[in-house]
Amino acid sequence: MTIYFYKVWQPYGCFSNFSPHGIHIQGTYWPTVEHYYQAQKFVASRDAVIIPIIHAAATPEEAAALGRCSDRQLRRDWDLVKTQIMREAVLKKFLTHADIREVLLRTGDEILVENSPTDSFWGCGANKAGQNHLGKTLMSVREEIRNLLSLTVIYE
Ligand SMILES: Nc1nc(O)c(N)c(N[C@@H]2O[C@H](COP(=O)(O)O)[C@@H](O)[C@H]2O)n1
Repeated sequence: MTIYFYKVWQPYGCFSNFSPHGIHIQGTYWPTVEHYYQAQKFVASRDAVIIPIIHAAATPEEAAALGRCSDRQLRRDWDLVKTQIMREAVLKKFLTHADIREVLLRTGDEILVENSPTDSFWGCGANKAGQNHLGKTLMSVREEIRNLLSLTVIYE
């Protein structure tokens, strides 16, 4: 079976980067993965001044809107680093929050798909044939956490 997720209030909403599960990364607390992800777009860019504004955004929707302003300069290497940046944040999210970690682990080996109607990079897009990089990231993180837990069992 394939598990589709998208909006926070829908089934498996905790898989959304908009879910209210904060993360600490490099000494800074971010209210959601989305806040962190959108802010990283501008590291070392001429518009880095937007980073604290994104950090302080009241909602992930606001953070995403700030990060998607087309008149701002993205970091030059954004397309090269965004997948790794996303994975770092998603891994931290599920290592931090035991309740949603259990939800992720209980999906077994099901395929996870971000059912975004518009995003064919992070989601499946309108035609359902998108790259689904967020779903792939979640499945990779699920596997890594299982591996970490198996090591813990061995050394207990
Ligand atoms: N508009 C919107 N609403 C949601 O609930 C979403 N989960 C998303 N998708 C997330 O947006 C991020 C990609 O943003 P960029 O297109 O790179 O600015 C990523 O976190 C998606 O999961 N969008």
